[in-house]
Amino acid sequence: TQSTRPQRLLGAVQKNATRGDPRSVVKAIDEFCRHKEWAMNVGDEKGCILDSVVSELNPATVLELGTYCGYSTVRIASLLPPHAKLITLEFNPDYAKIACQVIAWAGLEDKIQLVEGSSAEWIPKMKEHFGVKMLDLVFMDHWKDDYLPDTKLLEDCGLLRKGSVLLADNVICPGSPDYLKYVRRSPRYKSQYFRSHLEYTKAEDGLEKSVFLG
Ligand SMILES: O=c1[nH]cnc2c(O)cc(-c3ccc(F)cc3)cc12
Ligand SMILES: [Mg+2]
Repeated sequence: TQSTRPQRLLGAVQKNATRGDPRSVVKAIDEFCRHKEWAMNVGDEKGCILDSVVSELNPATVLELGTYCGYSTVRIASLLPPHAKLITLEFNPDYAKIACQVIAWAGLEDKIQLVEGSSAEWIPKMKEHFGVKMLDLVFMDHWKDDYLPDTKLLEDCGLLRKGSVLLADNVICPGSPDYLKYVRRSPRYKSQYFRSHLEYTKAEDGLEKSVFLG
């Protein structure tokens, strides 16, 4: 039977990356996606912007919406301090199965909790189910139409504190205009656009960093 693209991406990791070495996992995926098959990882150019936001923030609790194959999950977790936790939500069970193995190959199972399900279902359960008090960073990379409703849900569930950072991928391509309008107009956010390119292409895309002001 035919393999899927995520399965082929996992194969590239297992073939070319060193077990327990997150940076080699990131590199193997970028090489595969640049030279073999495009895939919707945040990629290396936007990934460097992601790295700088994470390193500057030094977050204790991170929520990632949209795991896909675990590329940004591994990239973020490799930069977290010792007791920090990253919870990543993935709706697609096939993606979750691959991401779990990519995370294991990187040796980051202890820092990452991968949950299969929808953000709408799990955001309201963050406190009771994961013992999360507040989120220091939310990396939004799931589906453009869910960015705005999920942001409002995060606010309503009291998961954001003064200084919490929302970092959204793909605000230009595929684009999330309603989300951009909301965070840029709202007096409750200080928003900043980091211009870049759609992963592995020359098309414009970027990350929007929005600090919650409380
Ligand atoms: O659906 C997406 N979720 C999260 N990230 C994405 C991402 O980085 C890129 C794209 C994407 C962009 C252009 C295209 F022609 C086809 C797909 C989709 C997602
Ligand atoms: Mg993306």
